[in-house]
Amino acid sequence: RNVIEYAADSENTIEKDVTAYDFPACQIYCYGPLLHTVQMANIFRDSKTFVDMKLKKAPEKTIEEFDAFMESKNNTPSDDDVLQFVNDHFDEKGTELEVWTPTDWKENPSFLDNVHDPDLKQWGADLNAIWKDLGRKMKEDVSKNPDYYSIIPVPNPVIIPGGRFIEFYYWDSYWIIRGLLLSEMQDTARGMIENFLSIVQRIGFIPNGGRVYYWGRSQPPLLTAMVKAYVDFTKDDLFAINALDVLEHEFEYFINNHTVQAKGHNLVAYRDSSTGPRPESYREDVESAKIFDTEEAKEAYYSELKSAAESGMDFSSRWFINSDGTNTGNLTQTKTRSIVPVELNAILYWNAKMIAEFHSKADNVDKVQEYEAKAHKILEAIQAVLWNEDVGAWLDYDLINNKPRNSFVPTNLAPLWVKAYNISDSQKISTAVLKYIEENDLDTFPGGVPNTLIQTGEQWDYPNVWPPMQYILVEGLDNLGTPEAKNLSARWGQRWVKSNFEAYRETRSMFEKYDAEKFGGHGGGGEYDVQKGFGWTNGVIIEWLAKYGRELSISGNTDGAAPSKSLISLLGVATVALIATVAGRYI
Ligand SMILES: OC[C@H]1O[C@H](O[C@H]2O[C@H](CO)[C@@H](O)[C@H](O)[C@H]2O)[C@H](O)[C@@H](O)[C@@H]1O
Repeated sequence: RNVIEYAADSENTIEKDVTAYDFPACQIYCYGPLLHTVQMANIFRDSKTFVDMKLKKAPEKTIEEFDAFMESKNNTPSDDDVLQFVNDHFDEKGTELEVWTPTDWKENPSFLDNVHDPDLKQWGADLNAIWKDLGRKMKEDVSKNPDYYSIIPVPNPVIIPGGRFIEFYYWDSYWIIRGLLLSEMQDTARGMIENFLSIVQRIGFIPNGGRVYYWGRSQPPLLTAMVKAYVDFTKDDLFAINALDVLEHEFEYFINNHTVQAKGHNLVAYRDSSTGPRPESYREDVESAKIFDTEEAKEAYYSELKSAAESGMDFSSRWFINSDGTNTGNLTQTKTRSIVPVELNAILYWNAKMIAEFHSKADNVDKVQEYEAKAHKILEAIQAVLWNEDVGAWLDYDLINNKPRNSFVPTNLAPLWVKAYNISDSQKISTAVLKYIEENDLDTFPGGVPNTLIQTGEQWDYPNVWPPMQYILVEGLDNLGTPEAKNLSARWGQRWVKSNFEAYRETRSMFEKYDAEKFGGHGGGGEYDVQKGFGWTNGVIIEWLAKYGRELSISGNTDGAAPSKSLISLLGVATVALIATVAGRYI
């Protein structure tokens, strides 16, 4: 089934870290006058459309004809001229892919047996069926003529997020793969993981998504966790052992290319190694960069934006540092490279632990010690720089002002998810974290915990709620293991399932993001319309239908959110409790 073999047991096959020049298609899709001219002509409502179109002729020939075209138009073509050039030289977007029905798809995967409420069971079956809509396979021509496409060839079919996202996305795939495993689609899940392994072997790391124009940035590195999920489900330890070379390479890539120093410790921050605006949002970046006077300042700004994209949270006040050292402001104050992010460090700790675990399966004693030692060092740094005893949570660290950033983001609790803390401190951490949650009113939102408490219009800010973040919070609290933390975890998990169900009942759609303020409301804002499909959303719901399905019922479907502190002080505790009870809001 492989077009490109994933050489699991070959000698070290990883040759290099990529540069844009390794992709001939990059001269069209990643940088240069042709990209600039087309994207600035504003032909397409969504800038991503152009960079997903197939070339009709080889890149070099297209560039030659573009140069001639520009000369014939005195270097000032009208938008209609540019449209004509695009029509003459490119095919529609998405022609490289065909819809693919996963060959291992099953009508009644056993997770459905765990779901007792008939409406939820039907919904689970509907979600399982959506995998067939999201399956994509590359046409044969892609591996024969890769230079004609922006897509990165991979050997096996994939499940895509959906909507405008018609290729794989790195971190999305973690929740997709977990959902696939629960849907008993092990071959599809393994195929996707093998794609990622083959990409690390060819390119040296995994780009943000499956397009050459993402070449300068990755996303939160969850490949090792995908392998762990696969092995936990299948008990196929050999798969993990065979992947170790590649997993180590990805780990070292992140450490070597992302390390920063804070308070005498080595930690990691997001970064990008390309130049210029994001190709898929080129015009948007050029427009917002206009406030910068010099090319150097614009370039630095583009780097900050692409680094934010590497985090997966593009864009958010989480990455703003204004002149006062706070996070009020706008996109142009994005300073991602100067912020040490809690979850990236926690994930790398987790990766080191999992690599050590896989080595222990192969009795590689020295390697176990090596990776345990690496994990220990990261844990020490997380503890010393990011854990904040006073606040009761881990906080991102601002390298410009040398101080913690005391503002809520779900990732402030990411160490709970990956157990990046001393387990013996669980009770103390539980007390601190639950106080932090109460002080930030996080249990009061009917549509889930928002990504920040600041409304900027950016898509990773209030009131948007994102499935991977709900997952990190809910699984983190569950891991913490105290009765209070587990109780809150179950309440949030079940509220999320019910709210997603309400949205589905009303619209028959699954969304990439939702609305904290409205039970059953979907998200918005940012630079593109809210997308439907949706890979990670479905993955998280399938997992939680399996987890809570026996106890969950949607009769009288309500959110179960606690009243906010401001509402309590306005009306008095007794009145609010009465209203809430009458409205059936407590579960
Ligand atoms: O085109 C704008 C941005 O789109 C992607 O980001 C969003 O969708 C991804 C796929 O679901 C998701 O992984 C990411 O977290 C979202 O913010 C893309 O990843 C960005 O690089 C791109 O600039």
